[in-house]
Amino acid sequence: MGRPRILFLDAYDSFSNNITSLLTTLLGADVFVLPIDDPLLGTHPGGHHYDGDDGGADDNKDASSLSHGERRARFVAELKRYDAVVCGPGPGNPDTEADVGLVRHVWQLADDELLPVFGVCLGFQSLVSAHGGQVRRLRRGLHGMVREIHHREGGGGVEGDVFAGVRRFNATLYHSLCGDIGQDEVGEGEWEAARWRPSARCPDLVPLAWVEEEREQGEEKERILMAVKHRTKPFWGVQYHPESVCTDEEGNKVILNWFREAQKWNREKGRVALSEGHELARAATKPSLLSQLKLRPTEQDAPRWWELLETNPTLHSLMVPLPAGVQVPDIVEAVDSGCAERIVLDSANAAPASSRADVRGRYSIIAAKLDESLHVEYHVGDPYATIKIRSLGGSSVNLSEKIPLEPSGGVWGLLAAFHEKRRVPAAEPAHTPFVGGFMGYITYEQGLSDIGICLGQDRSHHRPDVSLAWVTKSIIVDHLQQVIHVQQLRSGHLETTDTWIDKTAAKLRALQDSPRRPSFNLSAVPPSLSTVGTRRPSMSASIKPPQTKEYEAKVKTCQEYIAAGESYELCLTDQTTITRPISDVWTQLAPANPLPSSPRKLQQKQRFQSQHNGAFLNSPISSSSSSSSSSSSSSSSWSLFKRLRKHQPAPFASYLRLGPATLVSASPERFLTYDRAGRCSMRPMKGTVRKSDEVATLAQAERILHVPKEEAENLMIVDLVRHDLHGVCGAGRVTVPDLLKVEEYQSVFQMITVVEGQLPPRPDGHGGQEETGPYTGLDVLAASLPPGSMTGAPKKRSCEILREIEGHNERGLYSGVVGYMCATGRGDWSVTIRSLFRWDDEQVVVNTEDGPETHEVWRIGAGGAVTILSTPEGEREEMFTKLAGPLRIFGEDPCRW
Ligand SMILES: C=C(O[C@@H]1C=C(C(=O)O)C=C[C@H]1O)C(=O)O
Ligand SMILES: NC(=O)CC[C@H](N)C(=O)O
Repeated sequence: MGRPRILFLDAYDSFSNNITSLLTTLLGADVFVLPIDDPLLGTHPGGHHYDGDDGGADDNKDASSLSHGERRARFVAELKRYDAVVCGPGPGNPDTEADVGLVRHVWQLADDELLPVFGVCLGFQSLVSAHGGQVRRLRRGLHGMVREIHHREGGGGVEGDVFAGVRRFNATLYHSLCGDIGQDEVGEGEWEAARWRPSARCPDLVPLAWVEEEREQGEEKERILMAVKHRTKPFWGVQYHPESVCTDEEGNKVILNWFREAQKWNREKGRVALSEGHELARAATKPSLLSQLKLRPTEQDAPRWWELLETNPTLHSLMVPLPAGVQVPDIVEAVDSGCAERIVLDSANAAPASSRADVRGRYSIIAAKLDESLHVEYHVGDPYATIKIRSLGGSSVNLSEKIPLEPSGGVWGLLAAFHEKRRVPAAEPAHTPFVGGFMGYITYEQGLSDIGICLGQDRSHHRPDVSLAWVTKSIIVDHLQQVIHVQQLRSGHLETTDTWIDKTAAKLRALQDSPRRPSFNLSAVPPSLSTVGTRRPSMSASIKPPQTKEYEAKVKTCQEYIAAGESYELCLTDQTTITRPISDVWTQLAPANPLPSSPRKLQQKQRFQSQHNGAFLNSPISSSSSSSSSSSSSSSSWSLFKRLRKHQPAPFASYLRLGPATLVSASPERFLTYDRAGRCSMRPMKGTVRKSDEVATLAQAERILHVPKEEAENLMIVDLVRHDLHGVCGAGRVTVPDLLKVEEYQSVFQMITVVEGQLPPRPDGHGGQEETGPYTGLDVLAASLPPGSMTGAPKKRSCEILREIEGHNERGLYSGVVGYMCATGRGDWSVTIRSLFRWDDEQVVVNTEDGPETHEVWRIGAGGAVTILSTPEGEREEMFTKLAGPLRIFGEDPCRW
């Protein structure tokens, strides 16, 4: 007998892959996934999870022309291929057609079409609703809450009771709605016996488990239905989440019992799953980016110019001691070649004396000679990516080419192929985490597009959402060993006379002897600032923070969505803008974008103008404008960075000046790291407490953070991140080595969890232990953006809701990621938070005493996870706490406002 086959109907939950993993490992089954709105069935065209990942049903693209009957027939034919169906959890309400889609058809199958079904959460609620029950709101939603599930341990002699022989266990709940079969009409005296009997309202449903939830003092407990079975049909369902990391293993027995019952039912009915015929569902694990590319016809005969550059690299490097007292910015300044672009990934809190922080970076990574680097840029919605290079072999070339993208892999496919061609083989020893490779940023909006959210036609700009440079010259500071590595990747087939390594090493050695000014004098007065902008603007900045009342109202709106079952947790954010005179010489030379043209864009523009009391600029800014024109002036973005790293030393600090974007970041949060053997690790952070006299020690912070509200917030993201990793690593390849750990940072304590995954080995065994492939870290990155800690769960619906609440304002670099993907296959990405960024083309003209003056606009995003237990005041305060770090470099503390 072959492995059993299970069909999972995916309602777009962020826990789906955890369920398919559990079913695969526990039952030894092959699990296939069909979205509830599968376009191949024409139910809801355009809502498919993965572009072009269509399970091979190419002859079915015209599904929208199918009649209702034909679609149903096609679904029923598909069901014949499986031993059982699992209807998954998800956002929304089972009584809303679009939220459950295909699941509804399952309960209406004719007797000769029946097959065993297991509903989880939304799937369970749909089962209850289809059999006379009502689905109503809980008195208060329970998300990420762990409760003991009450059932009759002996099974009570009920046939098909999948809880028989299972000890009491704890399980995680993620729901706002619940099944109402009339339980509230039963008096206290009868409850004990009546709760296990079908109710008058739902005579076909046998209750199998309950949770009785203590509510407010004096209130009766809330009777929450946790599991049912159908009296005669092979339908079962549970309200809790069997797949959550906090559900006890004992709960697995329920799944095992269900499957035994399912197989028994199939045997008794003589039902055997068909092994041939058409298959609509896809495998539970995503195909790798590279494998999708290999299916394509080979490239054109003549390679393009960029296909020849930097391929077959070998690593050359030199090590010099890190001179005492030399800081990362000193090194950057010493080797600066006057290039307008700069990328520094800075373990700013590496120095032992810099803080008591738990998490320190070990390495800082500096990209050098970026004008000689190939750049890959992509703007969401474009059918192409751009590859460009400014200079080659010391001469300016300004080559640029638009590369059409394949629908299957999109920009990720291009990046994977680009990387593969330039991969450093495992045989090359790497003494540093990065020997060269991609460095750059990815925006939040790229992540939205990756999860199938359409940004619409009205983006008023053409800024890159993916901006990565292929760095071949780099400087690595090893803060632990106190050494600097100067490294260069040289294309294998090119003879080179490049002496960059030697020259750079000489400059670094010279640092030893040169007298150094402190890289930033903390006591220096920061540029003055006024919140109303009435002071001489050339000297001041004006800031526009979120309005307290508006923010609190948005928190309440989030909670309304959560109470309605649309989301379990929403990471609400807002942006503070800081406008100030243009400070960087390269910005002054950069042409701004032309004026937006469509009426909608004009409206956006006017809104922005009125906010800033100025006018958009549509021409290059003259370099004679007010402020200093030196990149090292006290107000340049680089000096902002130096100030921030001093005030807020963070393990994932970074400075990026790449294309039209500038980022100054003090991020404490790792998003994703992976090594060349395909071990991936993510570190979602949820639960923040500000350091104060009352909360000064780890023990005090633990007391505040180890409470149900904070733990639930974290747990939800942990399960979400497990789902993201399972989707690429596959069943049984994800673990949680550190759960709900409180760590100390410069000005806050944060609760984090470590989630690890292992990419599948190369099927043909090529390349030895060290290589992964065809999966690489890029597959994981592509499958897990935007970072779950910045969205909430379930990710897709939550992001859609947040876009509405946040007024369709783009988050841009904030909530995206910054990091690298080394040519060896290693990678490390941080979540872009506690940071400020700006776009060159976002400028306003401010009227000053001396006439109009052009200002640049910096943005600081800040926010936090809203749950049903949040208070508007608490969330507002958390947002201001996070805003405080970056804003303080302008001399302001929002916590004192
Ligand atoms: C939203 C932010 O931070 C995120 C939200 C956190 C929380 O809700 O506790 C913690 C870290 C980040 O993942 C931010 O810094 O702006
Ligand atoms: N996890 C779920 O499936 C949740 C179901 C439903 N949206 C609720 O909130 O109750």
